[in-house]
Amino acid sequence: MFITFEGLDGAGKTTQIARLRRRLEDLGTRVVMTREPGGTPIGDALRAMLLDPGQTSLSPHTEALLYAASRAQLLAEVIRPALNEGGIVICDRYVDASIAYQGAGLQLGTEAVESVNAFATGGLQPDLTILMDLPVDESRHRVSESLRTTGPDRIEQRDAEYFGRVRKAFREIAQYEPHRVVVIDARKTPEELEQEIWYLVSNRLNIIKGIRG
Ligand SMILES: Nc1ncnc2c1ncn2[C@@H]1O[C@H](COP(=O)(O)OP(=O)(O)OP(=O)(O)O)[C@@H](O)[C@H]1O
Ligand SMILES: Cc1cn([C@H]2C[C@H](O)[C@@H](COP(=O)(O)O)O2)c(=O)[nH]c1=O
Repeated sequence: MFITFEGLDGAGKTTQIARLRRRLEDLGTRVVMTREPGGTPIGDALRAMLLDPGQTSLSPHTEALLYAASRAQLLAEVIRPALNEGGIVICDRYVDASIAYQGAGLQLGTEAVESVNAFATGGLQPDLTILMDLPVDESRHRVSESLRTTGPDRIEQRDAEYFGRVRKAFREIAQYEPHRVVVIDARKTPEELEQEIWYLVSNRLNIIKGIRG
């Protein structure tokens, strides 16, 4: 099973992924947890470039291609091998992030970003995507609270209008693909969210087990 988490910066993805991983591992399930951009040495080098606030000359097209390149490498080195061995893969962001941040945020268009990513992923889609939906002002508040020492990265420096487009695009993806993408209200407490996510994932796992006998 391939599970992805999506949402604006500060939505609580990292917090909930750690909690879900613990619950799955307590049941004896093999879990591989990873994130984008990054998750491989090449991906980490691309991440450093993509998030560096000093990297001011990256064009929107180059940005979309670098996210897709990090993804292709992560699929080759981590995600496909883990899925082939029967593990559960949990990834912090995937193609939906590129559609939202580059397609809508940078206004490159959904189709252009989808086609680059179809090449990068060979069409591999998550079985379940958990969209942690948070209003833009709450996202910015959480990010600014957690970045007091480091300062915002290159993407976090963008304005509220940009993140408004990103949030809208995420919600539209969920409307188009309701079977894959489940929207949860990320304003709830970490404990409430953990319960809700566990209910979702354990149900899906039981369904998959039922189908496979
Ligand atoms: N449910 C919640 N309610 C309030 N604050 C939360 C909640 N979950 C996480 N936080 C806080 O919000 C901040 C961001 O959380 P976290 O790192 O889990 O989010 P994220 O979605 O992974 O962020 P990013 O995309 O920027 O990596 C942290 O300071 C965390 O303590
Ligand atoms: C995968 C992906 C990510 N982004 C953006 C979203 C975030 O601002 C950063 C990643 O930082 P995080 O702390 O690990 O969430 O990159 C993007 O713009 N496009 C993408 O495809």
